[in-house]
Amino acid sequence: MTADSGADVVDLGKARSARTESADPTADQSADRAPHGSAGESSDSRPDTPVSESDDDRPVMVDSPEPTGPGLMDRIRAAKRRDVIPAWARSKPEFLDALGWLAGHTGHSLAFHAVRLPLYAGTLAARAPVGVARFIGGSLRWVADAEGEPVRLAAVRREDAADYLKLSRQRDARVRMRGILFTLALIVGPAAALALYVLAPGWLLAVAVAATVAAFGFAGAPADRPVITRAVVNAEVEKLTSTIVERALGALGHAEINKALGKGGDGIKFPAPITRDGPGWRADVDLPYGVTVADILDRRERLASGLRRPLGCVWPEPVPDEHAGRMVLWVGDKALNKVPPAVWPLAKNGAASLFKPLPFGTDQRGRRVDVTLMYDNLLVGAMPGMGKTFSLRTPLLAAALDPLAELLVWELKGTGDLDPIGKKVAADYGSGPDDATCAAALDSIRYVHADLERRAKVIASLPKDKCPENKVTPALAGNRSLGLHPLVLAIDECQELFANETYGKEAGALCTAIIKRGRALGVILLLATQRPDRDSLPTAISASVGMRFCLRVMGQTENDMILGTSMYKNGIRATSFTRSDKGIGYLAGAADDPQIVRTYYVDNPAADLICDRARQARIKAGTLTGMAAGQTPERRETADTLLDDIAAVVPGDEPKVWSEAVVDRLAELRPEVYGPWAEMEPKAKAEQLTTALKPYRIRTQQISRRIDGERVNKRGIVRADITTAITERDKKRDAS
Ligand SMILES: Nc1ncnc2c1ncn2[C@@H]1O[C@H](COP(=O)(O)OP(=O)(O)OP(=O)(O)O)[C@@H](O)[C@H]1O
Repeated sequence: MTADSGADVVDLGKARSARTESADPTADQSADRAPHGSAGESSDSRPDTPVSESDDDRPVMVDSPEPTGPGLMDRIRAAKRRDVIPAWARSKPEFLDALGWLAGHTGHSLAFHAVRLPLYAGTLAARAPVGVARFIGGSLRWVADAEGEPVRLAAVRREDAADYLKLSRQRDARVRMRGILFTLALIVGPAAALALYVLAPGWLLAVAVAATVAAFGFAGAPADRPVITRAVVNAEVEKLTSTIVERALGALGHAEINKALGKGGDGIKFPAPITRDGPGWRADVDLPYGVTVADILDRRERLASGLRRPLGCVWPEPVPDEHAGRMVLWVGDKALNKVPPAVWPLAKNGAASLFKPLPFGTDQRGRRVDVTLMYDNLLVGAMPGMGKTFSLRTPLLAAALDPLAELLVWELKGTGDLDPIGKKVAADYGSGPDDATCAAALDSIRYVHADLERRAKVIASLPKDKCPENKVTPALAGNRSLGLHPLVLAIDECQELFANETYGKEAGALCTAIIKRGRALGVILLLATQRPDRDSLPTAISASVGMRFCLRVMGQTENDMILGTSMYKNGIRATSFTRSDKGIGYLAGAADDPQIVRTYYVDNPAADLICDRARQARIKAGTLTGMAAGQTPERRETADTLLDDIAAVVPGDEPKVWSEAVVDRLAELRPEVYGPWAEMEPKAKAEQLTTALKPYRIRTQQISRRIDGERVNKRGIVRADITTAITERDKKRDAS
């Protein structure tokens, strides 16, 4: 081949062998060591590209020798600014809280000492004679310049005449001067005392005597027994330092951390100074490469031991915006579960609006955490006895204090934990795990589901300027004629309903629909469960809830079922709470990142008083309805008409029909009753009919049909079973 461009055509085979024979072996080695993607490698992979010697031999530098990265301006811009005024001073409630605490502290100290004043007076009087003796002795020593005595004696011992003479002269001058002052004091003092005794008013005399006695009393006090004792004893909390954090991390037994802390390791990095943050210390830590915050959470107990603090004081947290190794370690002065729970801000007075943030609890630093219930739903989950009902009670009480909100409350444990709200404020209420309560709860859910339709139609019919975002606004909710007021459906121990053989499926399907569509329509669903598994909490519900609060749970599945998928993996672990962490949980969905919250403690007697207030507000606003107003809610008895309805939709010439077809026909006949059944999956439809027919002892069976030449088997009913059951029922009715 001829090359007319002036370049050479290289025979690669020859060029390679020439290179192997090169006199400079290091060049080859470095080419071999060239990182992946170097020119050496690419020339091999593109055999027909002409390569120059230099291209082939020299590895590409992946790390530039020039310092690269953000310039000064970029670094300044990217720097995180620390608060000019600390967060507690900017937040009104926290500031008031701090002021209140200071006032309380001062008041306590004053009261403490005021009570002890007689004791102090007695002690001072008793010690005053010793004080007088010490005063006289001290004065005489001063006049005689006793403090210079040892130096003069030393001069005598050294037989240093010059020094001794100097010191003696100085002493003589001093003694003369002090003697005059002392004599003057001896004349003026008693004279002044006599004048005071004769001329001064009684109170001045008393003050003077008290002051003198007190002064002599203090002077006469032994050094180890002060007169005034301390009103408060400061709990000594060790300051958190980087050394302590490193010591604790080193005690976790994690290989990577130990490597980093060992000889030649990179150590642990602290991207920000360790500071005071609320009633505790905050350390921002960059864990060694490859170590994640989840690794530390797994060893929280060991970390607490390494820090020498109770477990409830130690709160390592991931920082979602940062890399997986950035940890914020907050170490409280007191264990979170030992700090008395804060008082619910609405406990004594105040009204609420579901459109505004409502107080739900406090974080580890004692800062208030709010939740906005409107346009959202809440799921609470935990092991039994960890504070689920308490967590549900506060949002419900807040809803009760919004006179516009209609409350439907179902407490399926049966202990009457929500009695005050249910009986005094709620439009519909039931308590108990029995079938009758579950049926009534389902009826309530059906009512809410049906109301969704009505609300959607009302919103669709409104002019755009009144409802620009096609959702309920505070103004629309306040317009009573529209019926778009907030509707709150709360179910405590909802697993009792969802796992109920007869009502569970329908309740699950309806609640899923309510969660999905209710948000914009002003419907709020609050659920609490102690069994967050697939059977007790439909996955569609756990996947669609906006706000989640997870108290202590046992494992990853429950954790993720309540807080959301991958939360456990990301270090949000409610499994790390202990038995005594009652009311403490992870709240996800209320702010950008999940946070640890301790709920307010409002027990039943306190709730009772709050509900009295809520009831009065409702009576005044004319919004007390349903059960609380003494009306018995209408329960729709689906069961009574089911057989007749089936007989009506299955004509006599159809001896056997598939269940899903029956459900579709039933929904056409009575959409308000069977509509939700028809919205289910085909298989669930059939199961729903099977369950509904169980109380009549009618069983569904496999029915085979030929469709497009193929045999298809599905569950269905035999019409004769229905008619027989109707005949028997009618006979019984006639007999009775
Ligand atoms: N915020 C809180 N602070 C302190 N203690 C709390 C708090 N919340 C709940 N508790 C305590 O936890 C106990 C259990 O609370 P609660 O009845 O709400 O639990 P639960 O999870 O609903 O129980 P169960 O599963 O049996 O229904 C209460 O008796 C209460 O003393």
